Amino acid sequence: MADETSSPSDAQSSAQDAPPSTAAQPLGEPLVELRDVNKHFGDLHVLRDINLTVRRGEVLVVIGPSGSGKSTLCRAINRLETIDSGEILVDGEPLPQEGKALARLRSDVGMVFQSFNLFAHKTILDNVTLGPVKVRREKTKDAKERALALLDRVGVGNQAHKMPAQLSGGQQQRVAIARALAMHPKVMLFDEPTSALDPEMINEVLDVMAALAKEGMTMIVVTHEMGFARRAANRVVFMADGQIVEEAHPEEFFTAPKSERAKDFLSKILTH
Ligand SMILES: Nc1ncnc2c1ncn2[C@@H]1O[C@H](COP(=O)(O)OP(=O)(O)OP(=O)(O)O)[C@@H](O)[C@H]1O
Repeated sequence: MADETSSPSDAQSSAQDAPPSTAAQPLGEPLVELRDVNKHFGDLHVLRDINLTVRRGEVLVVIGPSGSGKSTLCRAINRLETIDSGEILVDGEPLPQEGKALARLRSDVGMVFQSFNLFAHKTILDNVTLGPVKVRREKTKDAKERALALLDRVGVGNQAHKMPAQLSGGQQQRVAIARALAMHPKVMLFDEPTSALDPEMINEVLDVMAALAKEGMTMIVVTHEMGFARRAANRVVFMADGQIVEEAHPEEFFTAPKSERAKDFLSKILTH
């Protein structure tokens, strides 16, 4: 399906080559809200007074130099990291601390990591059905049907009975996306989902993500793929040293960045 709905892309192309953003409009009410969020790792202040609201249907791309706190921001929204102060709300509710409420949050906030994180000893189909059956208490038959439909949707329906190691990195990452979608998430977090992939597999994953964006999925995407940001994002957030330095529509950000930090960052990555 991704192949039918998304425009062709070239992940290696610079942002200037990409068509303008096609993300769904208009945006809904706030779905993820961060208020004055701070986080330290020892003496390192990794998130500094972060204030950010992501609306339903919005595709937010987070970019910035290595170590600027992008992953930590993403992980804090899924409560894979705790925060020291401030508040994070998902759909109006503060993040739960533990137990069933935390499991429910993790279904509401789907996460796709750089390293796929599939269960190595389970088939592709089991990888996608396990969460819905164990956490959401869906009937196995229903969960399997939906899993097969999702695997089809990300272009790996014919791989359902294989083991993860039999699939390419790009295929495994698409399975990871299907697995997160199987939990009926309200928002999807992507933490550098293509960074571990061979170059020829990057586009197949970005195309699935762009198709999701077009369908109106709320997404927060940490990525170095500027072409994706340009074509799929409603908004780009640029982070440096744990702070949001600049945020803008991708068109504006890539053509006329305001801060020196962003100009410097873009000049380095867009010339590669
Ligand atoms: N668990 C941890 N313990 C200690 N320091 C950490 C931990 N996780 C991250 N850091 C440090 O926090 C800072 C921010 O890391 P983070 O991974 O959020 O940055 P990033 O912007 O995602 O970087 P990259 O683009 O390289 O992935 C870095 O200096 C990192 O070394």
